[in-house]
Amino acid sequence: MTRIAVIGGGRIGEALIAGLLEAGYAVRDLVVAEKFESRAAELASTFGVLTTTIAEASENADVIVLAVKPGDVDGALTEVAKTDLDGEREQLIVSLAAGVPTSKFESKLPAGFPVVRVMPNTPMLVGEGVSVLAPGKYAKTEHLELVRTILSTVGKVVTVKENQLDAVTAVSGSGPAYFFLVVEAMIDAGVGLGLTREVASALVVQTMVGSGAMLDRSDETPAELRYAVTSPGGTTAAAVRKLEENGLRAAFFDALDAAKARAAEMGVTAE
Ligand SMILES: NC(=O)C1=CN([C@@H]2O[C@H](COP(=O)(O)OP(=O)(O)OC[C@H]3O[C@@H](n4cnc5c(N)ncnc54)[C@H](OP(=O)(O)O)[C@@H]3O)[C@@H](O)[C@H]2O)C=CC1
Ligand SMILES: O=C(O)[C@@H]1CCC=N1
Repeated sequence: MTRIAVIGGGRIGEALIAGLLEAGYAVRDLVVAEKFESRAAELASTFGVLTTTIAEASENADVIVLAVKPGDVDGALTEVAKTDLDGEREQLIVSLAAGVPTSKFESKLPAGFPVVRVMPNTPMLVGEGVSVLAPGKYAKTEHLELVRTILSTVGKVVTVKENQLDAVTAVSGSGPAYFFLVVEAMIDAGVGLGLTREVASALVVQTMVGSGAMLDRSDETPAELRYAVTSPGGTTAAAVRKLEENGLRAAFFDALDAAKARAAEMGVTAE
């Protein structure tokens, strides 16, 4: 099997490890480099994965996944680049860092070294992620296919041109957080109407799960599914009117603009 080194065992690194193991990936083919010692120990005891240094992890891996914060990419990459990347083994770097361009990696790696940039999201923890791939200058079809094969075990995979990845980050990378915020708001509103928090949470969570399943399985657009809930002159129409009056759509347009701009900014400051 393809040996994968995950550099950075934070939230997204953990989601990837957990998702791969859950999908049946062999634990012996995964290795983690995490500089925070107690965190490394936690990952080793939770998942049974080997934790080691960046040098050792990179040396023996087919695919080196960088899952550190954009500001830590430079340091981590310097460590990776110290290992024998020109050796017998054909290797590939996969970056999960928001905003950081593939050119940044390519400039620090041996000439022609393949890099694939990916924007994943945390639902990959439960096999329902979406990972968006963009190849760097030297990544060939077989490299993209390898990354697609690995990430398709933890959700859907889409490929775009690299100049779209900051927009992708705003939509699906950060997307789960918007969803959780809406869930929180609906629970709070239910409690405001007199439901217990327990009942409100159960109702909102199942409403989201059911609505998500409908979106996934139906051929109808989100608007058509919404029309089916909206009886003429009824409760939904009254609620949607308030959401529109309060600028729900404009809030999302602004929010995603801000996320995209922030991704671009992080890419520059990580240079
Ligand atoms: N969280 C998410 O939903 C998503 C995150 N991403 C991207 O994933 C990357 C990681 O994000 P996230 O997991 O949230 O961040 P975290 O801070 O949770 O994780 C990063 C981890 O990497 C560790 N680390 C930093 N430098 C090194 C190093 N040199 N060697 C080994 N480990 C190191 C950090 O340790 P320490 O804390 O000690 O610094 C930390 O544990 C970011 O670039 C982000 O843009 C992409 C998509 C979604
Ligand atoms: O908030 C962030 O910067 C990262 C990138 C996408 C999701 N989390």
